[in-house]
Amino acid sequence: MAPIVRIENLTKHYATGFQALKGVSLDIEEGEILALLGPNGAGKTTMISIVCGIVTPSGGRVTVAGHDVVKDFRRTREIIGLVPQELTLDAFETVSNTVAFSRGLHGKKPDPALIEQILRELSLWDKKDTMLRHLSGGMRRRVLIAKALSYEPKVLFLDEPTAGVDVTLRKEMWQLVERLRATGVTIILTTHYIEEAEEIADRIGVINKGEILLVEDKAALMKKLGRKQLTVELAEPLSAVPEALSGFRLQLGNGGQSLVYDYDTAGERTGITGLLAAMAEQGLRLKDVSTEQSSLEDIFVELVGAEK
Ligand SMILES: Nc1ncnc2c1ncn2[C@@H]1O[C@H](COP(=O)(O)OP(=O)(O)OP(=O)(O)O)[C@@H](O)[C@H]1O
Repeated sequence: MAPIVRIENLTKHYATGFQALKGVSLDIEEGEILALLGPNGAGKTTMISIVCGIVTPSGGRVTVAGHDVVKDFRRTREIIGLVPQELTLDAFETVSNTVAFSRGLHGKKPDPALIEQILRELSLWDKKDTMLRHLSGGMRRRVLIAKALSYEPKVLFLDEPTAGVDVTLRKEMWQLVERLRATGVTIILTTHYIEEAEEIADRIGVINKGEILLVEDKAALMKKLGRKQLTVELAEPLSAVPEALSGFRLQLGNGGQSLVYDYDTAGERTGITGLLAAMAEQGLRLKDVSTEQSSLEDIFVELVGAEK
């Protein structure tokens, strides 16, 4: 199946001369949840804004369901929904009017039943007649989402949907994303929260300094780049790693009380059996053994750090 969003060799030079995107290519499959991770200024918002037709690209091409986002802007904006980081909402408008208006703006017929369903789902129904200026930050965030959902987009972009929201709202957002996915909506979200990507994404893209460093299935990424660490606590401390164990990648830990062994999870053989046998041969007595797996955070820091 052709990807629902195809980004080809996208570049963006801002008027300041700054190059925010340096030839980004990315295919997004229908129905998937893709998380774009990247530090501040990586180019995430620029990329999303181009796909959504808000910023014009300097080079390259983006198609949504086969339509060019520049030439076929009218068609593509019917398909795409965007929840921006922030938007100046009309302070004197009510919640339900704002959301219903948004549907109209995207050329859809009024559908009060749908608007009610969306407001209820986002716990905004009892605030439907409240003016936006009386809403808390979290509630305004919900309104931004309701506005995007009002026109039933097939592809939804969420730009840092949970930045600065409390834990309860964050969990609610994640559940909402799951429910939307179940209805077939394709979701692309940018986030600084690695936990968020780990929790809800099918695929993860890492973007830094205007370039995509990788895009990978989440599970495969963890497997490919993940490292594991085995820590062996010793009954008696050592002052150095014994010569006979120099063939293993070992470090002394905890003031000589433990030996720390790094191994790749992708490797066919971990070498643990051999290590433990060699330790027994050396007469080293073990007190305890534990393993730790690197998280997506470790992988991310390593990738982005390596670029610096
Ligand atoms: N209109 C503009 N004119 C000039 N430079 C800009 C403009 N918009 C963004 N930039 C620059 O482009 C770079 C990428 O910005 P962008 O907002 O796309 O990053 P981001 O990955 O979304 O970051 P953040 O996580 O902080 O939102 C930044 O260095 C930013 O300063």
